[in-house]
Amino acid sequence: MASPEREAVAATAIVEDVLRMHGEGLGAGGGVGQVLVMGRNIDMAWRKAEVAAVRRNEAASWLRRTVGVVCAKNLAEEPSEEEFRVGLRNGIILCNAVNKIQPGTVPKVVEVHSVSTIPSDGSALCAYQYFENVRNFLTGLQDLGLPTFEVSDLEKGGQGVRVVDCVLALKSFAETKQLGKQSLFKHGGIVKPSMSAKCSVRKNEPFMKAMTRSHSAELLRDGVSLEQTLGLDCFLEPAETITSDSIRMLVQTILSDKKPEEVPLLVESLLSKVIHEFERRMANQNDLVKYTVDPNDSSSLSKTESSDTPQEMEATSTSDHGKMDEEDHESVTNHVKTDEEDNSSVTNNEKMDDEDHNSVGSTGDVSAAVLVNGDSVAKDIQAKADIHFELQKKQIQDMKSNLCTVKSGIEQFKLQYSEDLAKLGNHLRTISHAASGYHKVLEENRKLYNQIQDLRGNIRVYCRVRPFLPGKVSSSSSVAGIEDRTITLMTSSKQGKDARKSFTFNRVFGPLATQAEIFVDMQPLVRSVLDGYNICIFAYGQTGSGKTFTMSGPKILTEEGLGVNYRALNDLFDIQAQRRDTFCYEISVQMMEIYNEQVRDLLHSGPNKKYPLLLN
Ligand SMILES: Nc1ncnc2c1ncn2[C@@H]1O[C@H](COP(=O)(O)OP(=O)(O)OP(=O)(O)O)[C@@H](O)[C@H]1O
Repeated sequence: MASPEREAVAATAIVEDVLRMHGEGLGAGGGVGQVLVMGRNIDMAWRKAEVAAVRRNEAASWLRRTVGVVCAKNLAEEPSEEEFRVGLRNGIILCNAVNKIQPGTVPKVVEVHSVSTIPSDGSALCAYQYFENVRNFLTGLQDLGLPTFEVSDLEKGGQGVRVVDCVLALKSFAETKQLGKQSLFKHGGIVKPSMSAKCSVRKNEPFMKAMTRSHSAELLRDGVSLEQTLGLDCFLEPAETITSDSIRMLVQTILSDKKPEEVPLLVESLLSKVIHEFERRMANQNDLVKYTVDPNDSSSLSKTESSDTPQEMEATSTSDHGKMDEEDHESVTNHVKTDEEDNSSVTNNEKMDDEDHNSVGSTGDVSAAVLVNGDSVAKDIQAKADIHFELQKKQIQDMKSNLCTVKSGIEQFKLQYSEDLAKLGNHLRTISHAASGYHKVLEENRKLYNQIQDLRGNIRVYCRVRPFLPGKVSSSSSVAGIEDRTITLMTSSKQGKDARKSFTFNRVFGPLATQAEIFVDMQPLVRSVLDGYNICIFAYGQTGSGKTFTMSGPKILTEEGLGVNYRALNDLFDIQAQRRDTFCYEISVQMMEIYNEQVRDLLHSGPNKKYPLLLN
């Protein structure tokens, strides 16, 4: 928020400007002073360079006049920046100049008598002398309350503009001393009656700021010289006194040669111009700020929106500038804005930095003030943009390094993947080889297996003896003996050797043989079916001998009682399941009965279907 004092100063500055322009306009026979409208597209860099050159030439010219061309033989009338720096580097010109203005400021100037001892670039042998002279000069300036610079500013790469500022301040100081009080009136400034410069400067410490500011005011106002303005500024009083006196004197100037009847009209005209000027400045400032502020920068926007009046905007800008280094040439405006004592007749100047002041031209115009205020906002935005840029640059670098890491990771994965793939390929080849070997072995095994079955006989005959049925007497058995492959029968009707007869089979099962033991001998034959062999198992015997029991099982089926048919099918289904991944088997079942030379389909769902028995 703007303080009441600052608001008052800003308003009086406008009044003052209008009066001054009006006064000048009257003197020149014209209307309101010309307002220099600054276009946004002006090439600022070119302008700054040009202004800097003008100021440097002015400083060089004044030094030459002050110390004489002999002493200033190393300083050209219109030197380049480098020539200016080299010419002043030994400090002799500077020391002599300040001594001319304020004798005794530098008690002893180290002179270099031999020209040959001064190197062309002003370096090497005389460095210590240069340093002593320049240091004494700067100390002298400090005593006078004038702005100084760093010794390094006279070195290559130093800020030559600060040296120029310093010389011009010294020039202004000298001319202020010469002009005295009588010259101050016509420039609209305020002068304190007869006071020594040194005393005034010491009392008013912001003198240096005013000096610097006045340089820019020189080009800003048409007809108001830098030196004269400086002279006014160095004796500035507190704002309320200065502004009121300033306005009063301006009014007196304007009205001094007017007739009494012209006064009301003139005052009315002035007031209307003041109001018009005030409104125009506000509009210009708002426009410029809107233009300058980045629409995407919410902080800047909020700052701008909160500044409803030019005074508030000025206060905002001032607080921002208050953070800047006072010694920084770029922040000369800051010196002006933060100085409460300096905000009187040159309030409009407060918003301008040196270069911009000089580039504005001869009119103390509103646009310049608005532009500079806008510039300060633009600088803030630029600073923020720079920070954002640096941040984004860093983020991009981080992302780049991350990308590199990810890339190398991906490369490693690729490498690992190809290695794994190669290993897997080898493993697969091994497995494939083993599988082919396995199939070969399996085929061999199958062949051998079936060869064994062949060797055991393609036709095998087994004999099973049924036990006595419940209620039958076991002593009536005709079985005399059972061996592995032989059964001996007794024939009671015969005697001697003829009574005993032995029969040989592939195997003989006694009455105690279980269903499982019977199937063990059948099982290899059943498995040959899966290798493509045809087999046939059938039971033969008289009625009631146990054929159905052996092939199917008892009437009441149990797990142990399952006959060859059930066991053979179960075995086939188990093997089918085991070889499911490698072989596909189709199994179908038919049950036929041949009885009394009639073939019957036992699984037919309808009435018994009889097939004729065909004989080849
Ligand atoms: N090994 C055995 N152990 C116990 N009982 C048996 C055995 N063999 C057959 N039997 C019984 O003997 C009886 C006759 O058997 P089964 O019906 O199997 O004879 P079959 O040869 O099929 O007769 P058919 O030719 O008349 O059909 C049945 O009651 C059966 O349970």
